[in-house]
Parts: sequence; structure tokens; C-alpha cells
Amino acid sequence: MKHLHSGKVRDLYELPGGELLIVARDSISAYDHVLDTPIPDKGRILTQLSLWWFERLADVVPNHVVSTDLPDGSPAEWEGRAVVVRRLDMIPVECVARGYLTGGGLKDYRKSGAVCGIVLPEGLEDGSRLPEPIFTPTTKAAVGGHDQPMTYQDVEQLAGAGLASRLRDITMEVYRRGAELALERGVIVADTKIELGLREGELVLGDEVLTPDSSRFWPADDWEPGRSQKSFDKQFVRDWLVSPESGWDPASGTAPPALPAHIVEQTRAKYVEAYERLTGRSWA
Ligand SMILES: N#Cc1c(N)ncnc1-c1cnn(Cc2cccc(F)c2)c1
Repeated sequence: MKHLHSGKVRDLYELPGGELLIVARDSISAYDHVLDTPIPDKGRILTQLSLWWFERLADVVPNHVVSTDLPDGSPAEWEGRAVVVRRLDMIPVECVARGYLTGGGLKDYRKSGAVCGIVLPEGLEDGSRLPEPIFTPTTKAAVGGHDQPMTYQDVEQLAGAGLASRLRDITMEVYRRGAELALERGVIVADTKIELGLREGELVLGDEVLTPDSSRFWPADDWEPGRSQKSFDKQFVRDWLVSPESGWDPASGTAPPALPAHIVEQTRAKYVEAYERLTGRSWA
């Protein structure tokens, strides 16, 4: 099969029949670096979690999944972390919904009191829950660049008013359903990013959905506005990388060091925990 694109933690291939194959790697990224040390089973766990969400959201929006059968000629190690998907005409908008304020949205809010043109109440802090979730689309940055915020009017100009409205409605409903279910199971979904494409004039959910890579997952029992929240899955890695033990400085611009085995194991366990809590299924 033909290799089309490599993302930070996933690769995209073209199959002979014209469909695409998304392969999730066991890579993890932190501080804008893809780490050298893989987290065993991360690719499989996040692929299976995304498939579970695609099924649960099928009444909201159709999805691009065709099959999880490995195409002939695929490496056996791809089993469970490769998905055959329909080729869509992807809409060049990162469709983001935020229920909590942090990251780039917080930065924009502190500068202008608004995010993507949406004025927010005063007094919000890092991690504040928003009065209502908001649609905060961004452009798809080029490799190594950062996504730029878009106003809703920008989306209308790019996709037309009708499509823009559908993009927003679908994004907000996917977020609402995901955040509600996750919170019942002790996980805050602070924000999530989905990608939508067109197939025969119909909007179809692409990419991955409601995984810790496409969304910010926070442990609900640790939530405290006014400071940066702990990441459900990446906190052990983040803390170790800035600890004296690692000897690394994020500001140095150098590549981070390899992770010690105990950090890898604790991080793998968090992915298993996220899968089991959300789906109610045992990972074993
Ligand atoms: N999903 C999907 C998809 C589709 N169903 N049809 C056409 N294009 C795409 C598509 C193009 N880029 N990406 C991002 C991406 C995802 C996964 C791995 C990567 F390397 C890069 C998605």
C-alpha cells in the first residue's frame, strides 16, 4: 500500500481499492515532541476506544469506518490498531468543542476576553468550566505550525453557511455526548477535536473521536480551576520529563530523553484505565 501521510502518532496509507488505512502508533507526544519511547498497546487501546465512540455516535453522524480487518500485506503488528476508512473530501477545519477553558483558548481569552470571536464572562481561570460548551474551530496548521483560531464567520466563508451550521451542530453534539458519558465515569473531557468530510454530499465523521490524543482528558476528582489540570494519561510523562531525574529542559529545544520503564508502565495503565472506565469493557 502507498504511504500518504505521517502524523505525530498515526500514519495514513492508500489502499489499492481507493480506501485509506489509518495506523495508530504506540508513540506519545509531550511538550510538542514525539517521544522516542513507545507506550506498548497505546495505538491499539486508542484505536479500539475510537471505534467504540464511532458506534455510539452513529445516530448523531455517520462515520468513515469500513473495516478493522488488516489488508493483505500489512505487518501483523498492526493488528488492532489499523482501520480501513472511506476516503472523504475532508473539510479543512479542525472542529473543536470546549467545555472548559485552557491551553490556546485560555491564551486568547486572556488577551481579548474571547475565544474564536465568542466573548466569555470575566473572571475565568485555567481549567474553568464554561457556562456552556463553545465551538472553537481552527485552521489545519501546516506541519510543525500551530492551528490558528477561526471565527464562526470564517467557517461560513470557507464552507458556506449551511455546512458551517452542520459542522458546529455535529461538533457540539459529539462533545456533549462524550463529555456527559465520560463525566459519569470520572473523566472530564475538557475539549475535543473532530474532523469531518463529505462523501456524496453527506457529512461523515473522519479521523478519530474522543480519544486522549484528540481530546483533553482530566481526572474529574482532581479538577481545580486556577491551575493547570493534570492530564489523565500524560501527567506521569510530563512530570518526569521536567523532573531533575530526566536532566531535560523543555526550553532547550533538544529532544527529550528516553522514558524509564516505570513511567512507561504507569502510562500504559492509564490508557487501559481510560478504555475500561469509558467503555465498561475489560481491556484483557
Ligand atoms: N481520517 C481521514 C481521512 C479520510 N477518511 N478521507 C480522506 N482524508 C482523510 C485524512 C487526511 N488526513 N487526515 C489526518 C490524518 C489522520 C490519520 C493519520 C494521518 F497521518 C493523518 C485524515
